[in-house]
Amino acid sequence: MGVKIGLTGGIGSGKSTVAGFWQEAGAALIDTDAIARQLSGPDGAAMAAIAAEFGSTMLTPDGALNRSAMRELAFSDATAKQRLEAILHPMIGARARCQAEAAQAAGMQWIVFDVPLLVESGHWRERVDRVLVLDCSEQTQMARVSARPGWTSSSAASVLAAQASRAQRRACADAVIYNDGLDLAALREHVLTLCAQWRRCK
Ligand SMILES: CC(C)(COP(=O)(O)OP(=O)(O)OC[C@H]1O[C@@H](n2cnc3c(N)ncnc32)[C@H](O)[C@@H]1O)[C@@H](O)C(=O)NCCC(=O)NCCS
Ligand SMILES: Nc1ncnc2c1ncn2[C@@H]1O[C@H](COP(=O)(O)OP(=O)(O)OP(=O)(O)O)[C@@H](O)[C@H]1O
Repeated sequence: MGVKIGLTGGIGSGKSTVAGFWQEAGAALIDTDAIARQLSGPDGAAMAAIAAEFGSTMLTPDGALNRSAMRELAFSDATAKQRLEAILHPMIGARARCQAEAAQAAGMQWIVFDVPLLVESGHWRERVDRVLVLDCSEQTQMARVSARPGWTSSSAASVLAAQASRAQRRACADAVIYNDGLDLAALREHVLTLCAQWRRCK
């Protein structure tokens, strides 16, 4: 049985970057944001339900989810966010389970689940053996996210406001990496050191 690690953190905390370092160390990665994007892409398995729930204004011409329009709606209207999550979260959970089973069948010893909402969802904690939280100041999150094309400081702030607090996340952690003021090489060293420690006490 592989060891299952839940990797979480607020928006822009560095989850994808750290997930890449775990892969470099030989872990299988299950990326729930990537699964959500597949489900809501053109011909995505969630698109019929999303179109029925939200109407054609939330679709792009090729039938995918209009992500910037949905981001604006979901992070300004908690009910809309819940309606979207009610469609996507069960499908994300099922696909993540399938991918984990395939990784285990292939003999992977470490499976990393990158789950932004691990703390918020209530279902994920029991599905993983250890939780690694990436923590950083909200100021750093805001700077990283506002720099993305199509994002503003106001859209970044609305996502932060919809997520768990840093203290709530840290309270669920088996390990915390403080990803602020570290360069990428130092962050990588932290991850590889933790990986070696967890291998020793597997
Ligand atoms: C609202 C959507 C369309 C915005 O798409 P966009 O391309 O702008 O952002 P992207 O998907 O890359 O997500 C970026 C980050 O936003 C945050 N985020 C995404 N969904 C949520 C949510 N429901 N609640 C709080 N934060 C969220 C996470 O930190 C995530 O890493 C998209 O995030 C979405 O479909 N969300 C619902 C699915 C979900 O809950 N995904 C999280 C995986 S568990
Ligand atoms: N220690 C670091 N040094 C320099 N840049 C960093 C560091 N950590 C993260 N970054 C950069 O910050 C940005 C956000 O990181 P990343 O995409 O890994 O975060 P995330 O938590 O996966 O974001 P999201 O919640 O949107 O999925 C990226 O451009 C990444 O290269």
